[in-house]
Amino acid sequence: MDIQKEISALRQELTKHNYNYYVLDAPEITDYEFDMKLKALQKLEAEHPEYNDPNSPTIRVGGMITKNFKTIKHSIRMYSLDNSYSKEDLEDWERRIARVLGDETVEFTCELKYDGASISLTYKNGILVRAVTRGDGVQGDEVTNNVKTIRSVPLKLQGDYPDEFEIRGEIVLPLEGFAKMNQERVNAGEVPYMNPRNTASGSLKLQDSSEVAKRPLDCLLYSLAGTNLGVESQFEGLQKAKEWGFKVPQQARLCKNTDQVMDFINYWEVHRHELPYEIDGIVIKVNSFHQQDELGYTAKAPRWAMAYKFKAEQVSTVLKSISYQVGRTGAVTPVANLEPVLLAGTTVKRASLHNADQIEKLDVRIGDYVYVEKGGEIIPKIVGVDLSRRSEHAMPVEYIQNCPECGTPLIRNAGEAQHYCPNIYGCNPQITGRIQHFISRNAMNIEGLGAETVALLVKQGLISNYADLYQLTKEQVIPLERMAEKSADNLIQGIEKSKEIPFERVLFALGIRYVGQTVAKKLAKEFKSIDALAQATIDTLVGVDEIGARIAESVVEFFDSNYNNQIIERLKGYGVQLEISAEQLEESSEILKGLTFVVSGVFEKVSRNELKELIEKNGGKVGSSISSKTSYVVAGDKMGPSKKNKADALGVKIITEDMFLDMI
Ligand SMILES: NC(=O)c1ccc[n+]([C@@H]2O[C@H](COP(=O)([O-])OP(=O)(O)OC[C@H]3O[C@@H](n4cnc5c(N)ncnc54)[C@H](O)[C@@H]3O)[C@@H](O)[C@H]2O)c1
Ligand SMILES: [Zn+2]
Repeated sequence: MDIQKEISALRQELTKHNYNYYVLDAPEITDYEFDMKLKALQKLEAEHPEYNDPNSPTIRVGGMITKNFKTIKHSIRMYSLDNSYSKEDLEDWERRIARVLGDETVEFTCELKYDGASISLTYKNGILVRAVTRGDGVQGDEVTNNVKTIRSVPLKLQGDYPDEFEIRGEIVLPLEGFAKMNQERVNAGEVPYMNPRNTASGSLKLQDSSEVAKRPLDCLLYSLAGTNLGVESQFEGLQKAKEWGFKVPQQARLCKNTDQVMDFINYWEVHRHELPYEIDGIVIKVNSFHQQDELGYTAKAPRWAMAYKFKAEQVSTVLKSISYQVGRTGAVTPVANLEPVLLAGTTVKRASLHNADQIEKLDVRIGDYVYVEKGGEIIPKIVGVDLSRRSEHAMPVEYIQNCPECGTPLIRNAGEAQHYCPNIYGCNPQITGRIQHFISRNAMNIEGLGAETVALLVKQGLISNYADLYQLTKEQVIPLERMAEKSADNLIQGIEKSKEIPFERVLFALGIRYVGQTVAKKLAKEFKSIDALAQATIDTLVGVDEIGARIAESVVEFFDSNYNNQIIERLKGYGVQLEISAEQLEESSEILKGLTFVVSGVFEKVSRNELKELIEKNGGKVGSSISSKTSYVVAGDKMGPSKKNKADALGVKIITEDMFLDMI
């Protein structure tokens, strides 16, 4: 192909991937593939300077601003980092440094490269005033309200901090919190998130900060920016930032030479899986600020820093077969059975294939050598096929047409990736799964009854839906495997006690597709009883804040079923809470119905969160930023002047904490 065409095709392709990655948070290729394409473009551009373009993805920081937030120009530019993948790359870099610095001794700070979304925080007189995303490096999105919900971001500093400065870091989603979020999604019958990085970055861009507050985000800081900071080096900067109250991971090391740098890299390449969050490499920085100044920047990255990127750990192994699992909502998930192989310290036998589209996209075939990678997910995934080792007899996978458990023909709704078994009440894993969900901790939390016992009870024909639980007798369960007098007692008592579980959790326990804990709470509050909810039409449901068509349809469908209505009648008969209790009703009111409040500043009598709860309990809505739709701003101490100006400009009334408390 003609070189100029090749260059422009690569640029276009990379720009598209940047958009998928930074704006949509949904990359279509791996980071390694992206980096290799970028390197290929760099090489072509170096060989053909006649085609240079200042907008090339090799020259510009890849991110973009969105239109959803206020755009802020960075007072000090935010750069990307150059990448290296080998010791040789690093040695090249050191030679380039030596060419500028001569025979000065150079020390390096080695840090972990946190895999999340970059952020710049501005502090004035020790108070957080602004948080801005990197965007395209020159300007970013102002996401201060969202960042303020992250507990590790200090709103107020301690110690001898400079009057005004910026600090840069990475917003990450630690693995444990990520797994929990995904578990909740799976519980609600939703598709789990891909990986922690994209989810962290997506969370920052949510419009509703109260949603962001629910996500277990963390902010790890790695560099100071500004003048007259009273700091001479990167390493000292990290120490200081820690003293001022920032979360600065303690792994950073000051290294005197390349060998020490390589030791640090080699150590973390192995031990990275012991960290509570994901890292995708190591960042090596020239330590002295003076030397950093001398080295300067390219258009895209500092010359004094280098990322050493770990390759995502990947192994190749044989795909032996595909089995299909049926979940409690009837969703079918294909799972790859692999020739066991060691990956990131654990033996992998199974990998996720997500759905029929994914199988088709990868074109995996039984007997293929496949590449397996461990991302943030609970089980590893297949990312590609080694075509050079494919047998000529390998045939494309034919996706199953019938449920592997009950034989019913599968269905697939338009626009959905997953196949479903529609035999809701006769398909064993669906029956068992629904009851297991019903008894689980966040639902009815039935003590003395576990998932295995449920499976056993179903198998023995003692129960076939959750209402049946309330008719179980001790005599029926004692003969079960591993049951004794005492455990049988506990089980029956646990079931009895679950009759006290409040309505909102019962609603979640029913296992209506797409009705997770948050939605169940919303619906319970809005409709107050199962009877009212059962009467609701799609229109009424969609009229409720945050309830979309997908949820509404699912709720209506649930109550359309005679089977479900019979079960609910039975639950009522057993005394399960199917409406909001009198006490809960008493605490709440509708006084603030139709009003939207923005809460800002620090309060005396109640915490900011309590204040928000009070607003919601009394029928009001909490908004994240002041707009023409805001009815009142409840202002505490230290409300920012910009908020005040905005409220004044829009004619939004500002009230104090006391005035608000009087209102309710
Ligand atoms: N898969 C895709 O489609 C796709 C598309 C675009 C970009 N990407 C990936 O993103 C990379 C480019 O992203 P980038 O420009 O953000 O660069 P980068 O992620 O490679 O490195 C720069 C970033 O590292 C972060 N960082 C983490 N820890 C740090 C520390 N201790 N010190 C300094 N910085 C630290 C900073 O936020 C900084 O902005 C590519 O190399 C590619 O891997 C992938
Ligand atoms: Zn089935």
